Amino acid sequence: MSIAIDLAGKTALVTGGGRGLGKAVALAFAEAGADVYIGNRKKEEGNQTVSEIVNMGRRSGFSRCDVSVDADVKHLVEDAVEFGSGTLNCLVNVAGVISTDDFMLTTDEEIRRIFDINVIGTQHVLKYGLQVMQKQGFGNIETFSSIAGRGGMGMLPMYCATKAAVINMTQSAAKNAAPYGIRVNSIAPGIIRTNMWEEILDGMASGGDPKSRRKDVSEEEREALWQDSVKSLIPLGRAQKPEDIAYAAVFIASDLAREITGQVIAIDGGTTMTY
Ligand SMILES: NC(=O)C1=CN([C@@H]2O[C@H](COP(=O)(O)OP(=O)(O)OC[C@H]3O[C@@H](n4cnc5c(N)ncnc54)[C@H](O)[C@@H]3O)[C@@H](O)[C@H]2O)C=CC1
Ligand SMILES: C[C@H](CCC(=O)O)[C@H]1CC[C@H]2[C@@H]3[C@H](O)C[C@@H]4CC(=O)CC[C@]4(C)[C@H]3CC[C@]12C
Repeated sequence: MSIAIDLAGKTALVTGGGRGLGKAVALAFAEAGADVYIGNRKKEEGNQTVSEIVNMGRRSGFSRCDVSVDADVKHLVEDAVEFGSGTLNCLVNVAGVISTDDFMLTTDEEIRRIFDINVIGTQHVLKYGLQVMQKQGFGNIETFSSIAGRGGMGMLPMYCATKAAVINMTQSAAKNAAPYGIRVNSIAPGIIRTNMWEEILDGMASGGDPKSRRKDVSEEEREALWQDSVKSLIPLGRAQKPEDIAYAAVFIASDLAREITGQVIAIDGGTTMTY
């Protein structure tokens, strides 16, 4: 006997599916058999993921969407439901941005930018996803928080605040959704070298003053900062890969996780085991 995850016949919607962790999540859902609809800000990246999924023999589609814009998310969810012939089984909101500004030096404009996307964007996705799933009486939603949302830190203060809000909203949504048979959980990735981490490395090299951001950080300097972060922060001693996060997202969407809701699932090689 063996245990397998089979999402054949299910429809999944992934925001931020054009690159990084969102793309890995979209491909993993397709690998598990699901048809996958992509929402992304950049059309070319979204379409690239779509063609990779189609090449795997699954159905896929794309709508341009800025998650911070209510009407964009409304249309995206409507498009995904139409793509799924009236059903949406899984919704994963991966879209998110970083801010490396220091607490004392950041601007209201920068705070609004990151809250608009990470917090208000998550609320839009939860709201429209739950509307559909409450009507159909089933479904699974996953938000993307971060281990940085588990507590305040000396750097990335506004990012940490947005991810703490994502965790809290996920728990509220899970409470509201449970009577309808809908599960809502948050994936908290650890340290994965995507485009976002290149920004974090720039922030580490520059310090938190947005006025003195360096544009000359060399590859060697980045690599040294990266290796140091991995070595000092991750008990298992290695960075996580996009597929490590994606496979956890697929597991949470599957029936194997049918009793898991309202949880924050850290995939971090042990970084937060003592938080
Ligand atoms: N890479 C890492 O180490 C970690 C990442 N995360 C979270 O995982 C998620 C994905 O991050 P990465 O793949 O690393 O970053 P990334 O920068 O490579 O990808 C972010 C994705 O979000 C999309 N996006 C950004 N703003 C958007 C908007 N307003 N509307 C729609 N899409 C938008 C981008 O187009 C891109 O596809 C983010 O929520 C991030 O906070 C959390 C913890 C660790
Ligand atoms: C950037 C990481 C989060 C990944 C992401 O969401 O994109 C941060 C996760 C763990 C952090 C470090 C850890 O908390 C220890 C130190 C705490 C502190 O006060 C600032 C420096 C830290 C090394 C911190 C740096 C950012 C993380 C790696």
